[in-house]
Amino acid sequence: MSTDDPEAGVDPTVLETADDIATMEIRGAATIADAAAAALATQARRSDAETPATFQEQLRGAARTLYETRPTAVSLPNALRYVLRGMDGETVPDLRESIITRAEGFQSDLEQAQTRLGEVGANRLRDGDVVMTHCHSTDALACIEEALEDGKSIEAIVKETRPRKQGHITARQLREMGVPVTLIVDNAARRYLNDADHVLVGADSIAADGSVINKIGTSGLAVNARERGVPVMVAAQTIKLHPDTMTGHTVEIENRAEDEVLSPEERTDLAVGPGDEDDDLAVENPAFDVTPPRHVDAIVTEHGQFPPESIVTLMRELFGETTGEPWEV
Ligand SMILES: O=C(COP(=O)(O)O)[C@H](O)[C@H](O)COP(=O)(O)O
Repeated sequence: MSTDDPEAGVDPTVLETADDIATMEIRGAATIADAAAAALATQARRSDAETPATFQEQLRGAARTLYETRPTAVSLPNALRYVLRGMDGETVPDLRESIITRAEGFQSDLEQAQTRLGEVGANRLRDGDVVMTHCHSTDALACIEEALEDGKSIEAIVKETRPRKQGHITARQLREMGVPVTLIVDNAARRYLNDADHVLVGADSIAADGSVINKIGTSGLAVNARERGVPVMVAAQTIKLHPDTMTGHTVEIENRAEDEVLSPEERTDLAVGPGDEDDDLAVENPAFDVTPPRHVDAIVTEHGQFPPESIVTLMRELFGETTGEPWEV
């Protein structure tokens, strides 16, 4: 096997998963982590490697391919690192078995963590509360689902979430749970905060200082909520804690394609005259923003709820001094 080609020996289904993550067929931090772990298990199952060294090289290549899809949700490298750290054995069958067991264990832990987190988050919600959501977060929805199971009645104001309208997914899933939904455009959030008892969002990454990195628009919503006196609750499993931020690294914010904001046809409509070169029309499309800890009331995890400023103690406990790329095990 040539070591020059980083994708040599990477199974086609892993390449497909990577493509689905990059194009957002698979999206949301927890779902991405789950899919990445499943892809590593598939790589292990289907590997044609004849030597342990080749097998390990293929697994690292698969991890690298998955890692390079989207940069902001730390659940992705955390998942890859966790699964690869469990790679153990002197023979290919032993190595294969270790990866499959580790990946399956990770996926089941992820599910349990979300359920536990939901129980914690549900305790913050009272019967009759109205919750305002942004984007689509499975961790946030787990809190509402658990509150409903506790017999509480909850209503939701769901922000559309431009440019990709993930709020529509939230609206559908909440209605499937029996939650009455009011869908609003993002610009109406401040007006409707008057009717909300909580802002409830998820996270793609949480930094050591308690900053929350989530879908673009979260920070503005949190500032408005603070001004209106509406508590902001972030539902985030510990897989969202970003270990590198303990050593001063920052979280990369993904910039996505401009046609998510402005289609080629719309761009043509904006022409100021015939032959307009439109070089002076820039479109920016950052997918995430950073909400400082002072605008967040609680981070809800499977280990309980934390004021954002104290999340670093949990990070130290869980990660120790971990650093490095996910495939460097
Ligand atoms: O910002 C997003 C999704 O962004 P995108 O649609 O760009 O992936 C979600 O709030 C977090 O990923 C948390 O989701 P979950 O709680 O499901 O992990």
